[in-house]
Amino acid sequence: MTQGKTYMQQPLQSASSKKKFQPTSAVLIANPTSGSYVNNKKQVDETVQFLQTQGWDAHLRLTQQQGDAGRFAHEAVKQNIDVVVAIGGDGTINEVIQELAGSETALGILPNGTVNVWAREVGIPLENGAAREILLQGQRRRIDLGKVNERYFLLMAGIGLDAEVTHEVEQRPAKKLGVLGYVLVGLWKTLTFKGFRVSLHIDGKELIKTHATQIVIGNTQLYGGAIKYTWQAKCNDGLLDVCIARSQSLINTVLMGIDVLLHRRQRRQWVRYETCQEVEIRTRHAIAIQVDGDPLGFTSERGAPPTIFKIAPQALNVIVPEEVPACLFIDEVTE
Ligand SMILES: Nc1ncnc2c1ncn2[C@@H]1O[C@H](COP(=O)(O)OP(=O)(O)OP(=O)(O)O)[C@@H](O)[C@H]1O
Repeated sequence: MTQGKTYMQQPLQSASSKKKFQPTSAVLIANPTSGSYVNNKKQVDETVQFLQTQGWDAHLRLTQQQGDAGRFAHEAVKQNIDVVVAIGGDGTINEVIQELAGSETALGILPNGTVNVWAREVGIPLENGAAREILLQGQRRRIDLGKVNERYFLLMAGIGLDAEVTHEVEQRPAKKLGVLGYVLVGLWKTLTFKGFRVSLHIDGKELIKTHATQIVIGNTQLYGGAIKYTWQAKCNDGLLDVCIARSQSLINTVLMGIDVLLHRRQRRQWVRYETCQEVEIRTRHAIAIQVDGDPLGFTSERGAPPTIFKIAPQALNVIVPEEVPACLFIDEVTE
């Protein structure tokens, strides 16, 4: 799942007018338990040497447990390090951005995860030898982050079916199966998950009440490496895109799944699609939440304050290829 081409050919936005970033200091934070690290270990070591020969003051730190990546990133920000390179998947990136948010330290990546959604989304090669070139040749962009319960997300947050799957996989041997584990638990949950009653307050104004199976709140477009729920999201527009999949009969759920999978225009008929800066979510019962593919607790139950998802505009510096998919960025004034 980690090798191969970027997900989809998109019109590209050139960065020729954008300022190039020439960092001098970098900490590379590697998660040795992430999907493809074992296969890429040699390339990771070579990348450190490569950056050093290019004049970077770069060194590698290996995590030993969950939380280490955040701790190392925190130290890097305190030391005003120019770049933190996350070597792992989207979960490792998520740990790192908690500390980089609001700072000048830029996020670079070497994709070493199972799915690598952020890399696919912005066109960073999954092959580490090519990805390291982006660290040198890429551009620096400031992008938004989403936030829920004090946790930032780079890609998206999910409530309902997908988060149920994420929570379930985390606790079961299915995790060892990688993507297949998610597919199997996902199929099972699709057949058994009954959905939930929810009300959403969009920017404190519009109130939506519905019965949903899935809500995706996206800062970016690509979901799980293959589909797009928030297909209009741009990562630097100061807005979150909200896609609410209403509960359907089983046959309609299958039809919706096909429309979403094939990126068909008619996917819109199955969902409610909104953009906002903040959405308050109330559910009758506690419903599972995931952020960037990792479980993150539950929505608050009836009577408790709502769960609030908001945008953190321009919160993160990222290093991305010189040309990025035009559909993902609004053009901006040159930095
Ligand atoms: N040394 C470690 N031991 C155990 N867990 C770790 C370690 N370092 C980081 N983690 C955690 O491992 C989790 C999964 O890592 P990550 O997402 O990077 O890989 P992945 O699941 O293979 O990739 P992807 O998210 O792209 O599918 C993250 O939540 C991260 O916080």
